[in-house]
Amino acid sequence: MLEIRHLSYQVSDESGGELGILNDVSLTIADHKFVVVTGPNGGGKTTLAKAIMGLVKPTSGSILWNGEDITGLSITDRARKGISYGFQQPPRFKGLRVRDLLELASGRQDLSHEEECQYLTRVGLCANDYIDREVDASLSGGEVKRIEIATILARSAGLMIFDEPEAGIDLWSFSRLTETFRQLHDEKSATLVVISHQERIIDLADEIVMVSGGVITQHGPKEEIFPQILANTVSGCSYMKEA
Ligand SMILES: Nc1ncnc2c1ncn2[C@@H]1O[C@H](COP(=O)(O)OP(=O)(O)OP(=O)(O)O)[C@@H](O)[C@H]1O
Repeated sequence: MLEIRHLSYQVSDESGGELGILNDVSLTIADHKFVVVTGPNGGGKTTLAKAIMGLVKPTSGSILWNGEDITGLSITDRARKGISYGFQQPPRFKGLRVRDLLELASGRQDLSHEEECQYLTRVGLCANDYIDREVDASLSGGEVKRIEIATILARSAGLMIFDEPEAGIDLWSFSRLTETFRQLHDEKSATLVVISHQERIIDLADEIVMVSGGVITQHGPKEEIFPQILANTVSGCSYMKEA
């Protein structure tokens, strides 16, 4: 279980004051749930995900994973405890091949060609075309994104956090990816937290968390929250109301 208790993250603004990026956020996610975190641009979703992974150090509050307070742990220690995070814009690794990344992620040097190819196929990549490619600037943004998602699958983490996995991914690969998310959820081996604005991903969720202005404005079952989001989107726009 993931428990976030009264988490805040403040930075100094230009005038020397404090700017609250996350403000007293509390959230509990039960094991094996598929939770979609959504909300307007700049609402604080990525910051929340980075705080869970240890990439952002909260100003106050705590994060518990399976009952253990991990707030003070490093990224590496959190990864060892089964938490993994896929960046909105993944880094490239010059000098490393796709095969190397998959082996590093899985922690197994004996990963078979078959297994490596399966991870790539699950994100819509033709394995033989990519397995020996270097993860450098020669790969497109969408390719790097999918390779990173494949490494998260290879890691077999207990908590998988994906930051806008749909970004830059073509329609065909996206269909493959949503099917992979569905399978992961059905397997019930991991808790999935996916930051997304995509209706097809939101549709897979058990629960939706709406983050806006650094706070959680809504959280509940998809069936309850999604119609509210759609209604608010329309009612918040005078043009749409009149139409
Ligand atoms: N270190 C920082 N210093 C100043 N502002 C920051 C810092 N980190 C984040 N922000 C600001 O906090 C807000 C929340 O950022 P965040 O990336 O978490 O939003 P988001 O909900 O993921 O947005 P998007 O949907 O556009 O990806 C943004 O306005 C961002 O500019």
